[in-house]
Amino acid sequence: MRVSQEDFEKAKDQLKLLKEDPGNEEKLKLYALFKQATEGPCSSPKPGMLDFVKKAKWDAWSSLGSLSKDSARQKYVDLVSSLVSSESSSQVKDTTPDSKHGYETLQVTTTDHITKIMLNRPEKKNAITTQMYKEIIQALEEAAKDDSVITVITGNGDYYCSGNDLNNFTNIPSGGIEKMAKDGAVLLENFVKHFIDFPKPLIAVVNGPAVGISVTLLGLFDIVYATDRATFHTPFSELGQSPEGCSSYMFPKIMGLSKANEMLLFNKKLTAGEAYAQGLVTEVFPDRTFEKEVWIRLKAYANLPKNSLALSKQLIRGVEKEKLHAVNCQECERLRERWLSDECLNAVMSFFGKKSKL
Ligand SMILES: CCCCCCC/C=C/C(=O)SCCNC(=O)CCNC(=O)[C@H](O)C(C)(C)COP(=O)(O)OP(=O)(O)OC[C@H]1O[C@@H](n2cnc3c(N)ncnc32)[C@H](O)[C@@H]1OP(=O)(O)O
Repeated sequence: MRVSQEDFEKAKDQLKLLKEDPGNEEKLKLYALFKQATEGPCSSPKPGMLDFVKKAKWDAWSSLGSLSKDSARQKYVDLVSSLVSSESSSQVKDTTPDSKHGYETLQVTTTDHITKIMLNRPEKKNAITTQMYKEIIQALEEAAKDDSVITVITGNGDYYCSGNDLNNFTNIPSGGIEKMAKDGAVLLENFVKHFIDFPKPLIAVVNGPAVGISVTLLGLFDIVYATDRATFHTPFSELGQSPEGCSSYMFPKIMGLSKANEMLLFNKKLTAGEAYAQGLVTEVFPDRTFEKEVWIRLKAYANLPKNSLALSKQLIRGVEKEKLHAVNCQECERLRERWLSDECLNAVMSFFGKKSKL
């Protein structure tokens, strides 16, 4: 079927709407077909060797030989249509989150220059198992190297995270409880180290209540957005434990000593509004619009220049890094001892025995 002049004109207009440059090879083909369709075979003199652009165009047009105007028009329309459809299918692909495989306790995706690490044990309130600590470490290592501009940690379901999974203390290895405590301290120190050293802006999207280590780590994030449904609870004394995640240093620095003491010594649970007033949370959003508002904001941030953001973050955090590593080391050493204490063992047994809720 012969292609009409109207189809040809339409193809010309569609070409102008292409968002991506189709590349020189395709542009030369389009140029040649257009000239052939409108003027017929090339009869102009060959440009000089040094006039590269004109020569490339002349070569492309001449290569069509005696192709008829009708056939050139048809080929032009077909080429434009294939460029348009390949662009729209690649745009559909771009908006589909690139879900990373191999994680059992997390859902990790990268889209719109944002790597999102979602804690994914909603039925257990996203309590962090040994495996989840290891997977978060791996996800942070990958996010540090990928193309994303910012990295977000959030939770699936109604909780952000209920802290350390207390079952981590019930699976006693063959080396006994001392070995469990030693391995736990090594894992925890490495886990927290990955937050201290994370090279890109790290953002917490606190979608619900947060407990224990998921709260203490917030001092190592660059921004913390919370729903007004979120609460912040660090029940360390009740559990016979002591603070971690560098909170023994960062919390007094962020909120002042006495407010930090209320949380870290006396288990005071903060509302989102209180956490904002004390500087732990950057901004609180109504739960109804939380996801929408936060992600619009984050997508805009992720369009900022990647290297500039990373270097600025590293400048801001770099000053304190050595101190933070030392604090992390001390906190883990103290916890290793605590995990062997009756105070701690009784608290864990009480959680599982009586199913007592904090
Ligand atoms: C190996 C390295 C170790 C590093 C350790 C680092 C130090 C970290 C310290 C901390 O994080 S301390 C804080 C520890 N967390 C807690 O003490 C919270 C315990 N959980 C609760 O108090 C309650 O579950 C809740 C979070 C207040 C929610 O209560 P709710 O009534 O709404 O739901 P539940 O029915 O209790 O929970 C549903 C389901 O999830 C299980 N679960 C929740 N949190 C934990 C947890 N932290 N550990 C283990 N399991 C948890 C809960 O048992 C329920 O399970 P099922 O009964 O349905 O099987």
